[in-house]
Amino acid sequence: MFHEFYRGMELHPRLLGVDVKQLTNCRMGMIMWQLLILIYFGASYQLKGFDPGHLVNVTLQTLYIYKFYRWETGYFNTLDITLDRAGYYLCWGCLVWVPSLYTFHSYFFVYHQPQSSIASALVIFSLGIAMIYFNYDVDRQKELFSTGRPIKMWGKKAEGLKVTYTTSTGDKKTRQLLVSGWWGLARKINYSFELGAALAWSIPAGFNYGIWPFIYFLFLLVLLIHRIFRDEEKCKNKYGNGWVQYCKKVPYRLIPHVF
Ligand SMILES: NC(=O)C1=CN([C@@H]2O[C@H](COP(=O)(O)OP(=O)(O)OC[C@H]3O[C@@H](n4cnc5c(N)ncnc54)[C@H](OP(=O)(O)O)[C@@H]3O)[C@@H](O)[C@H]2O)C=CC1
Ligand SMILES: CC(C)=CCC[C@@H](C)[C@H]1CC[C@H]2C3=CC=C4C[C@@H](O)CC[C@]4(C)[C@H]3CC[C@]12C
Repeated sequence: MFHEFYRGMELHPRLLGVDVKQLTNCRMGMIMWQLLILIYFGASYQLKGFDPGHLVNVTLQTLYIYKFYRWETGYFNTLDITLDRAGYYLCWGCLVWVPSLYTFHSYFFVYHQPQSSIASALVIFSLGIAMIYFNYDVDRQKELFSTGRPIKMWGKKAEGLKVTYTTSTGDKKTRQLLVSGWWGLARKINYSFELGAALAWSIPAGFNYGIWPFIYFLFLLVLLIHRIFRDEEKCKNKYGNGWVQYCKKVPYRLIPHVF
């Protein structure tokens, strides 16, 4: 009973015709994230005046949230929607955890001065934009490939590995796992860029404040590493030997030749 309350019962519940997970995850959590960082930026400006590091922090997150909404249909194929049920964990996570922890570095800057000069803020900003764009592009390549249309990636015809699986109704199906473009470099390279983006908007803090401004980055590191193994288990169960062949073809998870 407690477990059902905590993890949820239904995968796609609707209340008064509204998709509950879309409301909590995509609307309330993400919009509160955006509003709070703007409020913290305004408060910091009133208290301490303009700071380039804080501006980089807020602008990168705003671009990231914009990217999220451009890719929102892709979010509906993720573990949160296809595997996790709408229980306390997911609802509390999106309504409380996202607005508080995901914005914590921006809140921190209201009372603590970021330690970056205009020049270093510009360098961090450029790296952050690259990380957000690459993260978007990885997810975009997978979405494009899933349409089944013949497409090119990095100038070459996109390549897939044929795998088979059995649906919940017992039907045998075949599909392709993408093994070219970003997806030929590492199996979760989107997570590497996700972490890079989180680091970019935290790093204007400098290293004098200990781990506080990096709390979100550290949380994300743990969340994503745990998620890699959850996703691998899901895919191994779904595709069996096909998944083993895929892992041989693309052996690294986050960083080619490292992990
Ligand atoms: N900031 C945050 O808190 C978090 C952000 N994210 C971001 O959300 C985005 C989505 O992440 P997430 O859903 O976790 O992970 P992925 O986008 O990697 O999706 C995983 C699923 O994609 C399918 N898949 C895996 N490999 C391939 C392949 N080679 N070709 C085709 N399909 C494949 C599998 O599903 P199937 O085979 O069933 O189709 C697998 O379960 C990422 O950008 C990530 O960085 C994610 C988690 C937390
Ligand atoms: C321990 C604890 C409270 C965990 C948090 C659970 C959830 C709130 C998060 C789990 C996965 C998170 C997300 C996945 C993918 C996303 C896409 C990204 O572009 C924006 C953020 C997010 C929607 C993110 C939101 C929080 C989670 C659902």
